[in-house]
Amino acid sequence: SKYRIVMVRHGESEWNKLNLFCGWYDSKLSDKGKNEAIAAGKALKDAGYIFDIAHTSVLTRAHETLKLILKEINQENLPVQKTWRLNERHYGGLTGMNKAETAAKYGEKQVKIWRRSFDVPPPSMESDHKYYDIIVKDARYADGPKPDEFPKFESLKLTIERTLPYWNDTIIPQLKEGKRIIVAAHGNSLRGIVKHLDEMSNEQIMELNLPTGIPFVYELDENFKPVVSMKFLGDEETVKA
Ligand SMILES: O=C1c2ccccc2C(=O)c2c1cc(NS(=O)(=O)c1ccccc1O)c(O)c2O
Repeated sequence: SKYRIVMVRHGESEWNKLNLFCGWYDSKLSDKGKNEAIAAGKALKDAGYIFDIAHTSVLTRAHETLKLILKEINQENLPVQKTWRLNERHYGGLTGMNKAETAAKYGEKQVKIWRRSFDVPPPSMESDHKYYDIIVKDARYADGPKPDEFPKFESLKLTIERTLPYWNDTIIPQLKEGKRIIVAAHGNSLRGIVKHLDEMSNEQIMELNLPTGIPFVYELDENFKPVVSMKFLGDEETVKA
């Protein structure tokens, strides 16, 4: 095939472990998440992957995943481009809530609607929200989004709509230049890329839960259509799990 790209969902974070909506809150990797990233690096090293550039979000859990992978493949000084467009979906006012709190506050019926909706957003994160300042005032967003465009919530639809411009305007041109690329990002931003590449329906992409810390490869033809879709790398039992 003409082009190849590797993508990986970051390993488990501390808030994933606590089953809290994380979104744009900057939760770190748990120890398990770090080990997942190291295993991902070993799988890439065993398969002989070498990269020219990496793309990741502005969130630490993705950076840590990438750093551990690059250490394993001895490419610790690889150029890395960070962008808010690869961030996880923004869960708005649900950020930091767990299952019980969410159901208690909004009811099981509403939770069920949110779980299976492509374009129904969670409640907005207002300025009185516990995590509003730590997210909105973070210097990492100096390069965007602009204050008047800063999301306070995202549906999966909105997440995909702000991720795809980065794929089309930044990643595709680099593939055309022959760059060997790895993307370390999040479940929902990677869903946006995968949905686009495999032309999946809204329902299909909502059924896809990408595993954490297992790299997957897309091989694309000259029109960037997949010749090989979502080929997972890693030892048998990890991939099978
Ligand atoms: O409430 C939501 C939700 C609300 C607003 C936007 C998106 C989602 C969403 O995507 C979602 C939800 C709950 C659960 N499961 S859960 O109800 O067991 C749950 C709730 C809270 C925290 C973690 C949990 O595992 C999911 O698996 C989801 O994918």
